[in-house]
Amino acid sequence: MSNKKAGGAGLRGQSAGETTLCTVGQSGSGLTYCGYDIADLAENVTFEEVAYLLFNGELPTQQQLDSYKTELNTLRDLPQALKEVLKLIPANSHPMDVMRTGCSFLGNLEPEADFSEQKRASNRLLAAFPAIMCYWYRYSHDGVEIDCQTDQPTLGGHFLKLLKGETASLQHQRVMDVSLILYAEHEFNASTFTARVCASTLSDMFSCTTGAIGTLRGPLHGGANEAAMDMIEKFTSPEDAKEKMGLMLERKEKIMGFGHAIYKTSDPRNIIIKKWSEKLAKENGDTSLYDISVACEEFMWDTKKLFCNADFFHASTYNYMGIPTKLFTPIFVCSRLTGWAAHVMEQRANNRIIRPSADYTGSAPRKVIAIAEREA
Ligand SMILES: CC(=O)SCCNC(=O)CCNC(=O)[C@H](O)C(C)(C)COP(=O)(O)OP(=O)(O)OC[C@H]1O[C@@H](n2cnc3c(N)ncnc32)[C@H](O)[C@@H]1OP(=O)(O)O
Ligand SMILES: O=C([O-])CC(=O)C(=O)O
Repeated sequence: MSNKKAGGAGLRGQSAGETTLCTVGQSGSGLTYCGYDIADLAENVTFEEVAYLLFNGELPTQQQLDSYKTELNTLRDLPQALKEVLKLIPANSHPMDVMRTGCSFLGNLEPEADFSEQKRASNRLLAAFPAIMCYWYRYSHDGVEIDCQTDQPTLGGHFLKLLKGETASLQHQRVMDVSLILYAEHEFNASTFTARVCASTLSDMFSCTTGAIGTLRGPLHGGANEAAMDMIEKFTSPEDAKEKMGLMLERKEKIMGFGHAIYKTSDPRNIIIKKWSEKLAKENGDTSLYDISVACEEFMWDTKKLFCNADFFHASTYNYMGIPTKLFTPIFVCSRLTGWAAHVMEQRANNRIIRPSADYTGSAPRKVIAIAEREA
């Protein structure tokens, strides 16, 4: 039997505040950003429109979108001092540590002096994150100092060009765009809550984001897309996947990319990214990674009634696009920055310091014993 404390553990099921940004699992499995269903957004808009929506509460007109994209394009390059710092970070560092350092260092160079600058700071991070990731990756792995500006109109296309040095296919650009939309916002998840707690002390946008990156890094949260890839690439066939997953469950191991704290039967982002994974598998000609992923999904549902969350089919999707596994979670940062920043702005607009209480379970009151008389 689980020894988890009913109700209290992980603050599950407790409301920790109000938001106008997002609903998760309200009708069982739904997800909306500012009232728009995730499937509608993933089908009909671009990531920049979603970023604008989260920062302003409304989708942009064409004119507003054009000027927003122009603004973001001017914010993509990195200051030389940040490039020098990124060059010092070893190739075997975890890229999430690179993102955390990059974010924090940018906050030294271009601090958010007061809250009137919050959108500027958010847009700066949004535009600069792809270059922070790729400048470090290409320098530390290939010895190349890349140009951090590209001619790509979208952040997704910009990221892919920085990474590979050439313009990605229209299909890959669209998949990246959809992926960034799916990861953008998710109510009071752990990293966003971290950002809001930090914001509630009236701290700055760079500190809130740095803390959120550290929280997203863990395998129970954003790190699950990378961990899922590490797992599925070890499976040689759908049958092998089922056998090995059975053994993992016997050993009571967590299977990364499955289950969710809020959704109970499915994650609406999974169906969308799974379709793209299938399309990319067919385009690739080798569908084995997709077939193995589907076998994992069937096995987990049949044996444990656990379903894929947003991370699971992202693993095969990114792999089919030739993205190195270690960059999977940093891509999540490039997207979720929008949710984090929108929540920081919302917290600031109606702030009270977040400071819950704890149920004390320690020693009864006692007196200090002189050190010479203490027993081990
Ligand atoms: C974008 C995202 O961040 S989505 C989440 C990404 N994280 C992962 O994929 C990591 C794997 N998943 C998990 O660890 C969990 O499902 C979480 C962290 C997402 C949610 O955790 P919780 O809300 O505590 O899960 P929940 O209470 O529903 O778990 C119920 C039972 O199912 C088990 N379970 C849940 N997920 C899994 C899993 N992926 N593999 C094996 N067992 C699992 C739990 O151990 C628990 O069993 P217990 O009661 O015997 O301890
Ligand atoms: O909401 C959660 O707990 C985790 C999640 O899916 C996300 O942050 O996208």
